[in-house]
Amino acid sequence: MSPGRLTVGTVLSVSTLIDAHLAQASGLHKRFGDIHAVNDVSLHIDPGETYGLLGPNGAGKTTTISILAGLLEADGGTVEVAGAQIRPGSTRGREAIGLVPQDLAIYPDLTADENLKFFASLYGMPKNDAKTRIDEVLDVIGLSDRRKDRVSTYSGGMKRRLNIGIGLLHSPRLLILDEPTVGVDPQSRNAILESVETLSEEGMAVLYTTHYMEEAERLCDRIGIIDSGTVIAEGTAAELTSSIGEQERMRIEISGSVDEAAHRMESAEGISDVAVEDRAIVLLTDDGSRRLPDVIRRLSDTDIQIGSIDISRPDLEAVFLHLTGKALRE
Ligand SMILES: Nc1ncnc2c1ncn2[C@@H]1O[C@H](COP(=O)(O)OP(=O)(O)OP(=O)(O)O)[C@@H](O)[C@H]1O
Repeated sequence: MSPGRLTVGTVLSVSTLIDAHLAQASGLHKRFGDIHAVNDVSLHIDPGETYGLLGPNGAGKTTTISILAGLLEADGGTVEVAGAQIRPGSTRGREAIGLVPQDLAIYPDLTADENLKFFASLYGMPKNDAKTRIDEVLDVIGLSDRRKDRVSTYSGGMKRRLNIGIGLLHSPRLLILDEPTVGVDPQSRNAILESVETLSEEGMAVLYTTHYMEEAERLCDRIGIIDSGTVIAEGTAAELTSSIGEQERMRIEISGSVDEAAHRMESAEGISDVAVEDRAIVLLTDDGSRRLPDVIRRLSDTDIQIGSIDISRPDLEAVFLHLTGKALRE
C-alpha cells in the first residue's frame, strides 16, 4: 500500500517520500502528427502501490505506459524507474519493469509450461530458479491445473492470464498492465483482478490502465483520470468522488433520439451535466428522486420512450462526466 499522508512540518519525510517513488514520470509529451496523444503527463508510483490510469479509448493510456516502459521515445519529459532513467535503448532499470501489453505474445502450439520455460530462458534465468518461479507464476495466474495443455485450447481470458504470467516471470518491482480484462470472459476477468490483488498484497507495485471504473475502484490505491492525453484529476477513489460534491448520477435508457432527450435536459433545474451514451442519457443531479418528476415530464411524448431509470451515488463515472462532459464508455 502507499505511504501514509504527510503531516505538516515533516520535511525529512518529504524528501524520503520523493526518494521512495519507484516510478516517476515528469512532463511527458508525445505527438503523432496532429494528435497530441500524451500532453504533459506527470505521475508517480510508490513501492507496493497500485496506480490506475483510467480513461476512455484513445485517451493516451497505451502511449503513456509505452513511454514509461521504455518502448516508445517521448517528445519531451523524463521517466525514472528504480532510480534509473528509462528510454528506448537504455538497459538500467528495465529489470524492474514487467510490461503486459494488450496484444498476446505467446505461442499457441506450446503449453503454458513450455511458453514460460521459453521466456525464462530468453531472460537468461537459471533452470532451477526458473522452475520455482514458473510454479509461483502459474499459481498467481490460476493456471496450474492447465499448465500441460496447449495454449490453443485455452479461452481468450486464459491466454491473457498467461500473457500476464510472462510479464511476471522476472519478478519485476513494477508490473504494468494495459487493459488486461478487455474482451475476456467473466471468470477470467475475476481471476485477473484477484491476481492483481494477490501481487499487490505481496508488495508488487502495479500500474493498471482501464476504462472500467469498477476495476479502478476495486484495485487502485490512487487513480489518475486521463482524457485527451492529459491527467485531469488524481487521487484515491474516495477523494475523486468527494471532489464533485454530493451529486447523484441518473442514467435513463430510452428509445428514440438520445440527442433530442439530452437537449431537453439542458435547462432543467438541478441538473449540472448531461451526457449521451449509446442508448441512454446520463445526468448529474443534486437530488435524483426530487428531480425525477421534472425529468420524466420533459421526456414524455410520443417520440421518446423511457426504458429504465437508474439513480446512483457519486462514482468515478460521475467524476469523469463532471470533468469532461462525456461518459467514460461512449
Ligand atoms: N502509432 C500511432 N500513430 C498515430 N496515432 C497514434 C499512434 N498510437 C496512438 N495514436 C493515437 O494517439 C491517441 C492515444 O492513443 P492510445 O492508444 O495511447 O490511447 P488509449 O487510451 O490506450 O486507448 P485504447 O484503449 O483505445 O488503446 C489516439 O488518438 C490514437 O489514435
